[in-house]
Amino acid sequence: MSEPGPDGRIPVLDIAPTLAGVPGAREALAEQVARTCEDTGFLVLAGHGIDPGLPAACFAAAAEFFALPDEVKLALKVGELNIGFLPTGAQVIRTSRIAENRKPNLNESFYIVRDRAPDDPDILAGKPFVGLNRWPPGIPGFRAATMTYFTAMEALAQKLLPVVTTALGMPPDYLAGDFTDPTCTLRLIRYQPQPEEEADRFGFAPHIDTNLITFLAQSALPGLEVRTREGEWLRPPAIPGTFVVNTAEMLGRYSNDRFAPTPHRVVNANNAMRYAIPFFFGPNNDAVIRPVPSCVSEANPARYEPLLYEDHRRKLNVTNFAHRQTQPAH
Ligand SMILES: O=C(O)CCC(=O)C(=O)O
Ligand SMILES: [Fe+2]
Repeated sequence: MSEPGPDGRIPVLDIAPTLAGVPGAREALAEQVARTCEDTGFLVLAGHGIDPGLPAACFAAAAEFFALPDEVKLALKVGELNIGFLPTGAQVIRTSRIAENRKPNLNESFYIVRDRAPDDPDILAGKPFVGLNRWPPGIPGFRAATMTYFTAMEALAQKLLPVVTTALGMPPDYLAGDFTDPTCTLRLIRYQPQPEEEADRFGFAPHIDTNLITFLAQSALPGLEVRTREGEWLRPPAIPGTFVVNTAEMLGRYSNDRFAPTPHRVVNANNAMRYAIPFFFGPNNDAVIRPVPSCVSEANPARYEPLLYEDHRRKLNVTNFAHRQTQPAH
């Protein structure tokens, strides 16, 4: 059912038996998920059923977008909501627990959220953190490629959620109510080459993700590194067709730090642009995140106060972005 990655530390887990509803499969997978979530917080997901053409088309769309002239990209610059283009130099990770970062990340990004119509009830109601995607002109297949990928990844994340909940020691649908309208973001990233090592200069400085779980389709080029508790940096197994999955801050809270998020970073030491298309899966904006009962006891009291996810996002705004002091981290 699982094989260790080349480093033996980040496992490759096959979700196919669970998706097929094989009796006992979810529980067995959940045990392995729990083990790795207590360790590196990273795993590689195989047998997920996502057509490899979907991430491939999304990577191609990303390459096409970033190849557009700067003025076209800058016309789509992120505004009040974190949707659209974030140029190189606009994000400095200041929330990192492990390093003081001052130099901006050597990447440019494009943020895509749930696609809505201008007359979407949540838009009309002026709900916070709800906005319209900003589609680039002149790339006809861009919207379809990215949204098809977005939709497939959201469905996969929903299928993994009961496994994660089981790993927490709770009934599989325990967290379902917090994810009825989940906060999903697809981020397209292009990292410029960084052939020469420079202190404190990263494609993406060490950070933890702020959502629940993140899915990374395997990039064509290496660059992602994961920090173990011992302070070593590991590369997740780069098996084509799989997803690197990592835990993020909200899983840390639900689990009362049992599944704590792991710092990771990107250095693009390749001689070419590196692309990544992380999909971030997080709770509803109106979900209140609190440690689950199985992770709290008299000997291990709750380490976190209940947190409205929307408030968490509001707070992140002030920290990480230089372009406007009010942007979420994803
Ligand atoms: O580029 C990658 O492989 C990782 C990106 C990442 O960590 C993030 O967007 O949070
Ligand atoms: Fe990340």
